Amino acid sequence: MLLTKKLIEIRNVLNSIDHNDTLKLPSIVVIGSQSSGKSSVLEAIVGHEFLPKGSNMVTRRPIELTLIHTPHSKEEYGEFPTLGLGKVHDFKRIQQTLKDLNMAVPESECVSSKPIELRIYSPNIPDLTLIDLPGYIQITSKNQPLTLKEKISELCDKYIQEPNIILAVCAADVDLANSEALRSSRKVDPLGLRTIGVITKMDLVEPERGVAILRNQDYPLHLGYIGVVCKAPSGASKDNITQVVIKSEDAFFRSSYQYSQRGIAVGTATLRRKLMDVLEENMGSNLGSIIKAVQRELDETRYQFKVEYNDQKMSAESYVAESVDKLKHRFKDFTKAFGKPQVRLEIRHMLEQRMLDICAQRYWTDPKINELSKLDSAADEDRLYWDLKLELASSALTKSGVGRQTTQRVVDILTRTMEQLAEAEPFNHHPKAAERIKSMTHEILSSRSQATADQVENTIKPFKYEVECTDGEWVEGTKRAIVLLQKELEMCEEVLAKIKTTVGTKKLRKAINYVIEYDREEAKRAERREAVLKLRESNPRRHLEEHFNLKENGHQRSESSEEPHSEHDNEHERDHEHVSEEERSAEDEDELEAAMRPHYNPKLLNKAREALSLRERALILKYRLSALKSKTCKNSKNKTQCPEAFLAVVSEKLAYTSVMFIQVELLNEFVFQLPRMIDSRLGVKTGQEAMEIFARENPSVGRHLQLMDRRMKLEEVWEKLNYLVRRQEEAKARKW
Ligand SMILES: Nc1nc2c(ncn2[C@@H]2O[C@H](COP(=O)(O)OP(=O)(O)OP(=O)(O)O)[C@@H](O)[C@H]2O)c(=O)[nH]1
Repeated sequence: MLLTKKLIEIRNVLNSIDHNDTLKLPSIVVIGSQSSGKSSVLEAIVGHEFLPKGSNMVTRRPIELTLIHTPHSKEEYGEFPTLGLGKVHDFKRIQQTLKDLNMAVPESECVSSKPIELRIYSPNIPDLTLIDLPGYIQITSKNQPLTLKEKISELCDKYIQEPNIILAVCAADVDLANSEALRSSRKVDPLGLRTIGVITKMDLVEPERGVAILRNQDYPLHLGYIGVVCKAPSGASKDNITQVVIKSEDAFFRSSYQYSQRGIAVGTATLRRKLMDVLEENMGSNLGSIIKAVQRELDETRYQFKVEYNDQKMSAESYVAESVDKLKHRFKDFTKAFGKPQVRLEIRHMLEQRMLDICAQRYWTDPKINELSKLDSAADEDRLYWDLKLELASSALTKSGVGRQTTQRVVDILTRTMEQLAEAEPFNHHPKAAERIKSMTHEILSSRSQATADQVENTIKPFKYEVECTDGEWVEGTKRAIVLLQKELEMCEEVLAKIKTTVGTKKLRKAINYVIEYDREEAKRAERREAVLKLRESNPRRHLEEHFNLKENGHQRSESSEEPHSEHDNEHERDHEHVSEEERSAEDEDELEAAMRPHYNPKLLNKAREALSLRERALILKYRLSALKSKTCKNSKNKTQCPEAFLAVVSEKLAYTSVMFIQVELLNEFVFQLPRMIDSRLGVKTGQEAMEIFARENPSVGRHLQLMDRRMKLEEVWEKLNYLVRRQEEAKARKW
């Protein structure tokens, strides 16, 4: 039985790769009507109850059953190769799993051609490959679709083709003329060269009738009929059904002399033997055609591998190692390019931007900014104003949060860079691994950033109270301030020039003039309104009267006017006239102005205002630049007059101190920890299965591996087949 064993191994290898139908090895296909006893026969062969039972069409998918004889082991278990459940020792669990898989086929479809693969390993079973199919139905019940009968027939027809062996199961108590199984098998195998008739329920017919069926006079089959009684006696042990069935069958067939006649085959043991012999013989005679088919597939695969991959070998392990190496290399390149000087540059840039914002808010928008250059001759009160301003500006720069912000800046850069590396080739094919890279980055950074920020905050604390500055530091600070202001000025002028070109110089000039004129007029109007308000405040009674009179109608007023006026009233009357006149003329002018205002596009006016403020900012910057270049700013004693230079010195001190701690506490730790984490969580240490999954996520690598795997397996199959052929030839030669 070596041939069957080896061919079963080969079949399992072939099943794990894509192959065309010519590569199919022969199996025994079990067909029969519903309740004819198919499951009972299979279970008697296997020795365990494991097939789904029930009245509601519980076999809906083909079950490809491979029995593997394991003579040197006591273990009995099943395996579902595609489910990854591992070894299942409990046959009740196998039964439940089969039932679940079958019942998962929706009622509307009723049957599915997708097979369920099950392998059973046991020392008590022969090496066999069997396929259990849904039973033929005679009449469709109320809940079953009309097409069900055809669907089952089609499915069985597909499986009973060559080179498979057909096991046509018929119950002895049902007339063979009505056997759907025999009818179907005759269509594809009229002489019964590869059909074995199994007559179940022999205990339900008289021995004479039983023997008549088995003699196969009416429906002859070359491979003959075997009679069985596969129902274990009630109350018998279910541990090894085979032994129980064989024992009770023996007793049954012995009890009637008819069954011991020549040419009558009965019993499960005989059936098992027959199946093994027929399968072995069938496999042997198919060996030549199988080798040819394997050779064809192998040639094709080798050709494809040569053309597509130039015979280049690849493994999941090498791909993982290569990918991880690439990542680590890129990370190393980044860390080389992002050392202390680059970190300082980043932090300095960030603090200088903050310093420019402070200058803009506190100095360049101060209407008294021109006083700064005349501070030598200023009154003490004015000097105090600017001294205090500098103190406040410096503490705005050093205020709490520098530690957090500078650390965060570096954390952001590291996070962004790692995100880019995680999304670049080859990790763009591995979204889960990319996520893992990001989460590793986050894990290290979040464990370090708080402590780093606190450290930085602590070390810059002294600068919050006092900033001492050497002559050298002052000179450097002034230089940097000049460069920064120069850049700021260039940016202002650039934006201004852009506005000019997009709007047009003439149009912009007109709009600017209009805005200036409008603002001037607006100021005047505001002045007038203020004057009116003041008058109202100085004469509130009159205002209330006025308000009241306006509410009343004119008629009332004309009535009261007939009454004699007092001197006081006259005085009021004069005041009132004066106020109303003022108010009226203010309102009239407002209305007139609104009517005469040219209709400028609001967007254009916004541009004009923007241009105007840029022009003003440029003027101030030029003024500040000349101040910074002047003699006054050559000396740190005059820091009040040169706030930009002083703040540049402060930001440099902050940058230097921050970087020192960020480097030690955060960057060095990150550079040390990350590559180790990458190795342990992404690298070859993750295990073979994880590496295979990872590698196959990349479509081109997946294809490469698949083709290689296919070639390797076909070569293995080809070698095994050739070995078997040699063995067969040797055996033949010995016989001769
Ligand atoms: N008396 C007797 N009953 C049997 C024999 N073999 C099977 N049965 C009974 O026949 C009934 C149907 O048997 P199964 O083995 O489930 O038949 P099946 O062909 O698998 O049925 P479906 O899965 O519905 O297609 C069960 O109640 C069995 O106990 C036998 O040799 N003698």
